[in-house]
Amino acid sequence: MAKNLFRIFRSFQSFVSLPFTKNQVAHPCASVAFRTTFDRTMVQALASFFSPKSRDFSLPNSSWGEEMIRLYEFYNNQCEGENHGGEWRRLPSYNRSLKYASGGVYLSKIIQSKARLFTRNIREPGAAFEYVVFVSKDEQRCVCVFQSGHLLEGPPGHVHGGAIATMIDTVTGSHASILSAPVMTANLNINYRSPIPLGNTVLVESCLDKREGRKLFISCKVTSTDGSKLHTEATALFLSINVSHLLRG
Ligand SMILES: CCCCCCCCCCCCCC(=O)SCCNC(=O)CCNC(=O)[C@H](O)C(C)(C)COP(=O)(O)OP(=O)(O)OC[C@H]1O[C@@H](n2cnc3c(N)ncnc32)[C@H](O)[C@@H]1OP(=O)(O)O
Repeated sequence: MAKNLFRIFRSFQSFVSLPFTKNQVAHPCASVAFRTTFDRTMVQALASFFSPKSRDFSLPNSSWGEEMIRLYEFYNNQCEGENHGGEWRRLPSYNRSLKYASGGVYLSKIIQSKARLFTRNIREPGAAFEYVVFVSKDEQRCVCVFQSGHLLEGPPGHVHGGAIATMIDTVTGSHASILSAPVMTANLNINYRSPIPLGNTVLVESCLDKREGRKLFISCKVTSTDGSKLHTEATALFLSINVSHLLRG
């Protein structure tokens, strides 16, 4: 059982770390170009974990505003391409990571058929969390372009603090997973400095501060897209776990 789970999580980690190449915003549904046979093989292997119909939520959709598209293009243009190694790599994002894994009765404890990733479970594009995460080549930094939707309201006209915490956990958690999957958030410490107007696009940037054995210390800040306004600062501690940890209940 533990072996099965371990295989799945390793696959997931490979998936998160996959060196996906640049996608053109004009063709958001175009399939990715593969750099090497290895990449192609990895993606084919991963097909067994994802339905052919799985939607990559980190590609542009009609709800994305001008700023969201502009920043997506900015980072996407610096992604690894056919003939050059870019500075960033885009992370694909699905609403279910382990749905198609098979592992018998033990896995069914953690893989419920109706379970969906919290940030990707609203059908209406643009209503809640629209975001795309890029990771730097050395994997020390992540940058997320996040557009908040109308369902995320907290104070009138502004984004709910819990929704901001969710995005911080998502970006730092994705970052930690790239470095050492599987992980769990042990501590998240947030200072809210200025409110985020609802509908705005902001940057959520994470940085690996320190690694100590199983511990990953990651800091994060949320700013306006020109960097002039600091909205939120956070520090997070992630612990690498043994997958059997998830079965303890
Ligand atoms: C792979 C999947 C990826 C998916 C990615 C999709 C993208 C979305 C990403 C979304 C991401 C969403 C992510 C989520 O939402 S994860 C969901 C939210 N998190 C949880 O539910 C975690 C609940 N807690 C636990 O399960 C355990 O407590 C953990 C696993 C965290 C540690 O229990 P474990 O038994 O393993 O460890 P230990 O207790 O022996 O401690 C070991 C060491 O750690 C130190 N320590 C422990 N806790 C704290 C603390 N709070 N502050 C400071 N230090 C702490 C401790 O002192 C010790 O240090 P030392 O004495 O050795 O020096």
